[in-house]
Amino acid sequence: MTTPPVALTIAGSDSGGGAGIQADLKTFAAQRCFGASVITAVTAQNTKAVTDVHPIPPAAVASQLTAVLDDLSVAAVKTGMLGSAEVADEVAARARDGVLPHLVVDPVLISSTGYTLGVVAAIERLLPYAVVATPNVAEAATLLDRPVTTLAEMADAARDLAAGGARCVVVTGGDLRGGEQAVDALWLDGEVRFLRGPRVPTTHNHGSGCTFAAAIAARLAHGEQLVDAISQAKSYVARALAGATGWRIGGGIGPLDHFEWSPSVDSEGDNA
Ligand SMILES: Nc1ncnc2c1ncn2[C@@H]1O[C@H](COP(=O)(O)OP(=O)(O)O)[C@@H](O)[C@H]1O
Ligand SMILES: Cc1ncc(COP(=O)(O)OP(=O)(O)O)c(N)n1
Repeated sequence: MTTPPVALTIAGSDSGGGAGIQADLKTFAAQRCFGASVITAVTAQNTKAVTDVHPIPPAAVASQLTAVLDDLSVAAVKTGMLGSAEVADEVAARARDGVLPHLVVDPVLISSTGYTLGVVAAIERLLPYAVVATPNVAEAATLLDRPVTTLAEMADAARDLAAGGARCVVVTGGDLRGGEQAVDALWLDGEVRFLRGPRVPTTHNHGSGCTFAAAIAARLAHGEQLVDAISQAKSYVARALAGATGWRIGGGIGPLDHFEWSPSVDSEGDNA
């Protein structure tokens, strides 16, 4: 077998296994990448709540980065929960040095269970180096300090966030419930386009944003073109959501079927 590409996640640990580092490493493996990890925080978390957060000191984030980058040939990088501007500074310094290729920035600010995991100042430090940034509607609204609740507002938000330096911005619409479709607004090269897919009828979407960004990084690590990588990552998330509709893991918002273990499911999420 040929050597798989290495993808690196810089993110927080989710003890419940659904989001953060755990979702990223599962996604990398599912996409046939060898996953490396730099941990920025340890969260005590399950499908119902985040109950504790222990930030990793910036110097320890820096030494993890050095250990990975000194030895492994990293092909793409995804950032998730950074926790503080000081940690973001450590990551931005490596990005400035040009050693974080294909940088995908998931601007994690608040968990779906309502806990604050990140700060705007940290995201702003990394956006200039991102090839893609993937805020959800709530994160886009916080970063821009204005409502983002319609497709037109998502498109405008993607454009305005790209002014912060990211080459491409995808504002994800998973949390805009109600329609038949899950729609994301993608800004690239001065144009917006909407990515549409069937909406999987599920409330078990813990870690969908982490999974989406990690899948983009993995596909970029394999050399896929940017828009193809984003489209394929969106399809993968939909399949992973559909596969877990029958799962009962935890009593709250359950995780995704990263390895597509469930028998083939149709686009409505029903097992075939
Ligand atoms: N129910 C769903 N059906 C299909 N795709 C979804 C669904 N929910 C989210 N997605 C997709 O998952 C990706 C992550 O989006 P989102 O859920 O908005 O992220 P976050 O977890 O950060 O809120 C996007 O491509 C979005 O369109
Ligand atoms: C440690 C950690 N990192 C990120 C998140 C947020 O994950 P996300 O994919 O946005 O999923 P939800 O939590 O919004 O479902 C997290 N919860 N924990």
